[in-house]
Amino acid sequence: MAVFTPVSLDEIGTLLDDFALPKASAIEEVAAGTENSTFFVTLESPAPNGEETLVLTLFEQGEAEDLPFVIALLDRLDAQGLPVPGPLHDPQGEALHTLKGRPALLFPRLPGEHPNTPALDFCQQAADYLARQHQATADFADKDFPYPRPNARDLNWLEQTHEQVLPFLSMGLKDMMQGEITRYREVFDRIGPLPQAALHGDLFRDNTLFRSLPSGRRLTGVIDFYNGCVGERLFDLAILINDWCVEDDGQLDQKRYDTMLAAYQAICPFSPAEREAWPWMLRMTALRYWLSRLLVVHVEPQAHQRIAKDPEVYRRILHHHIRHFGY
Ligand SMILES: Nc1ncnc2c1ncn2[C@@H]1O[C@H](COP(=O)(O)OP(=O)(O)OP(=O)(O)O)[C@@H](O)[C@H]1O
Ligand SMILES: N[C@@H](CCO)C(=O)O
Repeated sequence: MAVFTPVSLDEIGTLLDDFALPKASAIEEVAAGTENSTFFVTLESPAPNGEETLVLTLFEQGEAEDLPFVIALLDRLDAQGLPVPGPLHDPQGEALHTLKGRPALLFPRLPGEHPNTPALDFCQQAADYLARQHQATADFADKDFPYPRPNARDLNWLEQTHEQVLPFLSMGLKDMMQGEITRYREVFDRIGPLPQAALHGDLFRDNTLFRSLPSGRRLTGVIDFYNGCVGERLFDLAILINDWCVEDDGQLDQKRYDTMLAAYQAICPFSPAEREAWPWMLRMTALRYWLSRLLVVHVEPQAHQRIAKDPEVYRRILHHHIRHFGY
C-alpha cells in the first residue's frame, strides 16, 4: 500500500501542461513507500531535458510548509552534481504545485535498484555521498539562511515525546528509555555544539539506488529527502550506520562500519567534540527510530495511515550499542 490519493491520466495532464511538458502516455502507482503517494509517469515524448519517465509525489502528511527547504536542498545538491532527483521547475521557476488538493512535485526518475545486501562498495559510496552532501550544505545552518528547518527528531523531541510510549513498555525497557534520554542530555550539554549541515535525516538503504555500469556498481540515486533538516552532521551519519552496518539481531558488522566511517571522514573528518559524541549519537539515533516506530504502532497508527515498521529492530540495536560502547 503506497498510494493514498489515486491520479488519472487526465488529472496529471493539467499538471504537465503547467510545466510545459509533453502529455503522459502512462501512469503507474509505486508500491514502495509508506508516507506519500508516488507515481511513475511515462511521457509521450522526451521532456526538454531528455527525461522520458518522471516521478510524481503527492504529499499526504501535511508537511507543505517544509517543502521549500526540501526543494532548496535538492536544487543545491543537484547543482553540485550529486545523484539526487532535482525537482522540475515550471517556466516561472516554481517547483511546488498542487494536484488533487495535495502539494505536488515532479522529479526525474533515477535509474537503479535499492540494495538488499549492503556490500562494502555500496557502503563506501553511501558514506562518501553523505559527507559530500554535508560539505555542500554547511551554509544551510547559517542563522540568516532563507529556508530554516530545524531537526524535528532531535533530543528535544525525544524528551518531549517518549512518555507517550512508556505505557506500552515493560518496566525494564521503560527504565532503559528514560535512563538513556537523561544521559544523552548530560553528555550532549557537556560536549557542546557540534558541526551542522543540511541532513538527509533518513538515509536508509531503501532511500538509495545503485546500478551496475561498465565502470562498476554505482550509487545512482539518493531519494526521499522529506526528513531533510538542519542539524548535527553526526546525527545523519549515525542514522546511516545503524541501518547499513547493523544486522536485524543488533550486531554491528565491523567491516562495513570501518568502511563507512573511513569514507565519511575522508571528506568530513571528525572534530574532537564529534569523536567524543559519536557513540552517544549512535545510541540516540537508535532510540530515535525505536521511539518513532513505537509511536506508529501504539499511538498514531490511524492518524497518518502509515505502515508500521518493527520497533524491536531498533531496540536490539540500542541494546547492542549500550553493551558495545558502555557508559
Ligand atoms: N526520483 C526517483 N527515481 C526513482 N525511483 C523513485 C524516485 N522517487 C521515488 N522513487 C521510488 O518510489 C518509492 C517511494 O518513494 P519515497 O521513498 O519518496 O516514498 P515515501 O512514501 O516517502 O516512502 P518512505 O518514507 O517509506 O521511504 C521509492 O522507494 C522508490 O522506489
Ligand atoms: N526509515 C523510517 C521510515 C520512514 O521515515 C524507519 O525505518 O522507521
